Parts: sequence; C-alpha cells; structure tokens
Amino acid sequence: RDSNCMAEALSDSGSANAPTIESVRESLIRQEDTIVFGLIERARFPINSPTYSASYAKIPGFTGSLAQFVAHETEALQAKAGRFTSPEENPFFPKDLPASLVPSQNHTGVLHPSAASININKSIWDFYFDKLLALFAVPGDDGNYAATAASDLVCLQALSRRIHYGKFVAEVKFKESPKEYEPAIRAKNRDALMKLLTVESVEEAVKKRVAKKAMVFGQEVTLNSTDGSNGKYKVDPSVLSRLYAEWVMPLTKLVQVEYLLRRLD
Ligand SMILES: O=C(O)C(=O)C[C@]1(C(=O)O)C=C[C@@H](O)C=C1
Repeated sequence: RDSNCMAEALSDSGSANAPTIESVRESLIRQEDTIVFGLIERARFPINSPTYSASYAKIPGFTGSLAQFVAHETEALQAKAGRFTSPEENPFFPKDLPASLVPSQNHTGVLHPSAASININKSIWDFYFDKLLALFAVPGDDGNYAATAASDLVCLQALSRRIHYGKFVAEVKFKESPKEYEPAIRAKNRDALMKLLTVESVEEAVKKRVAKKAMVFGQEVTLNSTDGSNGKYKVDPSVLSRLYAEWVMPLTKLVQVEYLLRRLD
C-alpha cells in the first residue's frame, strides 16, 4: 500500500493498517507540500481586499463577503459529494451543510467518536485573513476576486486538514502510551497534556523543512540560468517557518489536547 496516501491507509479496516507515529508524521510532511503550493498559488494575486468586504459583495440572498460566499457554496457542493463524511475533513460553515448524496465510504473508527465535535476552523479563518495573508500577498488590486477567493479556500482547507490531523496524531500517541496520558486526562490538566505531546526537536525540523520547501518549490525555473532564483522566491521562506511556528503547530497541539481531553469519555 502506498504509505503516502494516509487517507486510504486510515480508512482501511483491520489493525494491520493502524496508523503509527511514523505514518501520521509522513502524512503531515506530505501535507506541507499542499500548503506551500497553495500559498504560492495565492501569492499570484495581490491582496484584492474587495474579496473580503461584505459591502462590496452585495450577493442576493447571502450576507457576507465574496470569500465567505465562495467558501460556503463550495463546501455545500463538496458536502453533497461526500467530502465531510471523512474524519479528516472539517467544514468552515458546518451549519446547514447539505447531506452527502454519494454511497457512504467505510471510514473505520480510528478516532474516538467525540473527535467529530472538535472544529477550530474559526481560529484558522481568523489568523489566515487577519494575520497571514498580508505576510505573503503583495498590496494591490487586480480585480481577480473570484479566483482569489477560490485560492484562499484551497489554502484554508489545506491548513484545516493539517491542523485537525492533530486528532490522529493524538490518537496514536495515546495508544502508544495510555498510562502516561490517562492521569493528565482524568485531571483535565491541559498543561500536562501539552508537555507530554510536545517534541521540540520535531518542531525545529518542521520549521526548517517548510522554509526549504518554499525555496525549492517557489524558485523561478529557467532553462539557462546559472544561479537559480537569485534568492527571490514566490513566497518568502521565513513566512513558512513563521506560519508553522506561530499558528500551524500551536493549533495542531491545541487539537491534540482537545482530543485527549475527550479520549476517555
Ligand atoms: O510530530 C508530532 O509528534 C506532533 O505532535 C506534531 C507536531 C506538529 O504540529 O508538527 C506537534 C507537536 C510536536 O511538538 C511536534 C510536531
């Protein structure tokens, strides 16, 4: 089985394919590629602020910005196609999502059932638009608002999938050493859980690797240059390490704590 394909590995039945710390970390590493490419695509456009303005959009029957409208309507379509029946996917607009219209997939229970109640997409939406966007999109307005909103949603969904993957990371960690986690879970001790699940050396490696991916994936590729990209990248590599250090890893850890707190329910 292709170990890169965690979605398939996770939906397999039988403990032979139960996730391990190696397999979940492999998935997190692969998801970095999606996130870096997503930001590179979004960086093709300037900020395009009308995309985020409710007063600009004035969409009949919808209150909100074009970014909200595109996310809401795209999720509705994806819900009908079965996207959110996967335990790896969490919607930004969970209210009134249409039901899946496709035959149900056999997602076997890797996670504790209470995992479904954890959704921190509001925090992801807020840091993305309020903090991150201005760090990698240049100021300006080129009128491509619909394409901008679509590429924001690609980034948001990739970040959401990565951050909520903390549920799987936490499950694996709990299964590997339940005796270490149980007392802190029973005591509802968030700080102790946070300490138990944190591995500084892994976090350092993640920050370095995502910056390196921004250099490799975001360089200008030409046929006859001697000197690659002259230090110019489509997304500043330091933005990637900052994104992971300030938001992605802290929120993944928050998801892990939330999951562990419910693990013995
Ligand atoms: O790899 C792990 O053990 C994780 O829990 C994932 C992760 C991350 O978000 O990348 C989070 C916490 C750890 O401190 C290290 C890395």
